[in-house]
Amino acid sequence: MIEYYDISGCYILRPWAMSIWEVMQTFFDAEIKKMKIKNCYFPLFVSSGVLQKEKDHIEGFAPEVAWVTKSGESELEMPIAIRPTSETVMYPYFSKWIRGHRDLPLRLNQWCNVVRWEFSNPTPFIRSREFLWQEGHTAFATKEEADTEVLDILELYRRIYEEFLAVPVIKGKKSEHEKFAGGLYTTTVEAFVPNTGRGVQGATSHCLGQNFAKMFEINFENEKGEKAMVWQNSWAYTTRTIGVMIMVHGDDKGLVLPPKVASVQVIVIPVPYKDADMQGIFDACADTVKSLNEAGIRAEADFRDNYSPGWKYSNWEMKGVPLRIEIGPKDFANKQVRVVRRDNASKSDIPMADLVEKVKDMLNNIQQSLFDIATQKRDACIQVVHTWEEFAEALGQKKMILAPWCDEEEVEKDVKARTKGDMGAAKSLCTPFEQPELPEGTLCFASGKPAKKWTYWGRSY
Ligand SMILES: O=C1CCCN[C@@H]1CCCn1cnc2cc(F)c(Cl)cc2c1=O
Ligand SMILES: [Mg+2]
Repeated sequence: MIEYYDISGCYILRPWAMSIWEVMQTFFDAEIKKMKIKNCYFPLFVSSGVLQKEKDHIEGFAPEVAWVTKSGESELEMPIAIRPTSETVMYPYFSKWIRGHRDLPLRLNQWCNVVRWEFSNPTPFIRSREFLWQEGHTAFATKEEADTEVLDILELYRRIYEEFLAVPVIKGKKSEHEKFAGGLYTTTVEAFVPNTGRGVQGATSHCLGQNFAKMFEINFENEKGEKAMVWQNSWAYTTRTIGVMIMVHGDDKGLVLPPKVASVQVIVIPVPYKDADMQGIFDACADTVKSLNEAGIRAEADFRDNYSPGWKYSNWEMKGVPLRIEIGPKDFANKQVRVVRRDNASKSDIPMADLVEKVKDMLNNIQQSLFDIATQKRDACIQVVHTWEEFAEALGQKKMILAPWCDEEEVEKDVKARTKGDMGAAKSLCTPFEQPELPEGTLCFASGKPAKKWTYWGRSY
């Protein structure tokens, strides 16, 4: 999927990974186009003056900004930053383009790369110094329109995870401490990796309020002829999505690809036999691929004559191909094929006549089964607690913890401080939109004060 690169924190995305990104991009791009959101492209470079404009909330990020300081042998007059995100690149032009209410809503998206020169341990897909994402930046006349879009986009992110990557996520709101400091509120889809017991922010959809409108003077004349500031959102998902899918579904034999995102959904392998009619078997493999492709199924045959069938079985299992079809002399004679599922290793013999329908059903079944099993495993990691002792124990058991919280930022900082350690501190992951019953008098697990809400906590990436 990737190749390591000679610059730390940077990875080559090989076709086996890029094809997953493209499937998600095709879906998301079509969906935002239905919402009348338009793609654009802004420059990679940010002048330092403009970048400093957001100084209040980016001071924490300053160490991760990558700068261009030279061209050839000569120093640049002014150093130029490589975009870590594009607010400061875009919003001066939002200010120029938005004059009256007829210019609203302005809804732009760009598919691009961003650079953040992080120093914490680089991990393929999960934490890299350059990554691909889409970043949506929208401006509205009213808060209501912005609030609505935040949730519309969050639903698309849920669909990317649950319908394509077969990964269950929890929709919720980030705490004041964890939200994007420049915004009004941040919503998120939180995934969880049972094997490591860590939560991961899957994608994010922020309402920025009028904070950036004030900073960049993005005003418009409203219908009453008054000058008003716009209400803005920004939202993104990244190539980190691929890393989450790998960790949630992978097993000891390697990748397990959900069929929706598998560039090869079915691999057809001829099983040669010394005196068998090999040409007949090869033709049967080619015909099988052809009829599956004609039905819109992404199938290939592995005719390489320098590898044994056994080697091929392991190779394609490691690459996570959802279905393998074996055609040997007996299968050929009986006009049937042997189908093997990657997710549960189950084998079945299917008459060639029924193959296309059966394969379609099996691929749908694999997609659903991967999601159901991932959901069961994730739910098994959720622990409801009421006291600090229960919280600490659940944390030690690598759980995703649902706890009643007083919603005080100081208390959240205290939880971080009290759980600091070599595994990393616990943090609030999100306050789920779906709130369980909170009986009168329930106390916060960390402060003992009256609890205001149920919130998920845990270690995270
Ligand atoms: O998450 C999104 C959705 C898409 C558009 N952007 C927002 C906020 C991004 C926060 N953020 C995240 N990382 C950053 C890193 C930096 F080096 C600098 Cl200067 C700024 C930031 C920064 O503002
Ligand atoms: Mg960061």
